[in-house]
Amino acid sequence: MRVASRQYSGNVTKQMFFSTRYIPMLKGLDLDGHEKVVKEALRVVEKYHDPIIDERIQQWKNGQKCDPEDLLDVLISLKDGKGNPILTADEIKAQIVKATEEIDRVAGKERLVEESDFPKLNNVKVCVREAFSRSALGRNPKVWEEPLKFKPERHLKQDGVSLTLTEADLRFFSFSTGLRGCKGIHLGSTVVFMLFARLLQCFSWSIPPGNGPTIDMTEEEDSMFMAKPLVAVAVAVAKPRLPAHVYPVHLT
Ligand code: HEM
Repeated sequence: MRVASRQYSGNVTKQMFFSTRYIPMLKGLDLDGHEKVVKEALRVVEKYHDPIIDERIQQWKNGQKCDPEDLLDVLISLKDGKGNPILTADEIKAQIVKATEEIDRVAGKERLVEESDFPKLNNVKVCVREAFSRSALGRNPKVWEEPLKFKPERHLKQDGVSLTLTEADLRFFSFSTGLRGCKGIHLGSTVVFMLFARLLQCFSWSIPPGNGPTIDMTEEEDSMFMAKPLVAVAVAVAKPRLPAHVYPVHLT
């Protein structure tokens, strides 16, 4: 699972398997050389990221840190209703390099993410899809392996990630299906992807002061809303991460 969680965009994966798609028995030979390239890229990323993440986890453990200041702190401090950490160290490492790094690589910091970027933002899409795995089917262990774990990589496929938030084999269906199913699947999916991508691209997020060191993810008993809703206070919580001229409105 750890290895799978470090697999990167569907495009890379697609190339890796191109020549072996028709002759699967050649897979281990890595004839295209793509597997070697990807492994080396991962090795470099891990070399720089892992020590920083390990050190920060340690700081939280020994009490040197108790106030989340950035996304890494937030991921480390996420706890379930019983106070147990939601993400393991490896899961944090896999998350931290994914969506935001991908946006910076694809769109850069001098312009906002655009719809034409979506085919290259597979890690952003898988995070949204994972968040859309609703109750019942979306949390059924017969349908999803470890359904209660946040594992966006489960949506990565060899041929990329769907541009909509639907599942062909109906393993979750947020838009309903059939005759009375949603008519706005593409628009709805696009708006959700865009909102999430720009929130990640434009701001570094942290927990509002006064909320305590962790985000309580417990749900309300009779709905899927958070029992203690998370209030995003723009100035204190969202720190701009792009040059001022990129934002369409003046940020005060
Ligand atoms: C993330 C965004 C959206 C979600 C999760 C969503 C979800 C749904 C669901 C679950 C239904 C079925 C309701 C039922 O069974 O009674 C539905 C129906 C519908 N949706 Fe959406 N929707 C979204 C966005 C949109 C957008 C952007 C449009 C149009 C621009 C749209 C147009 C419709 C229409 C017209 C129906 C009724 C279809 C019918 O009864 O024939 N939806 N939507």
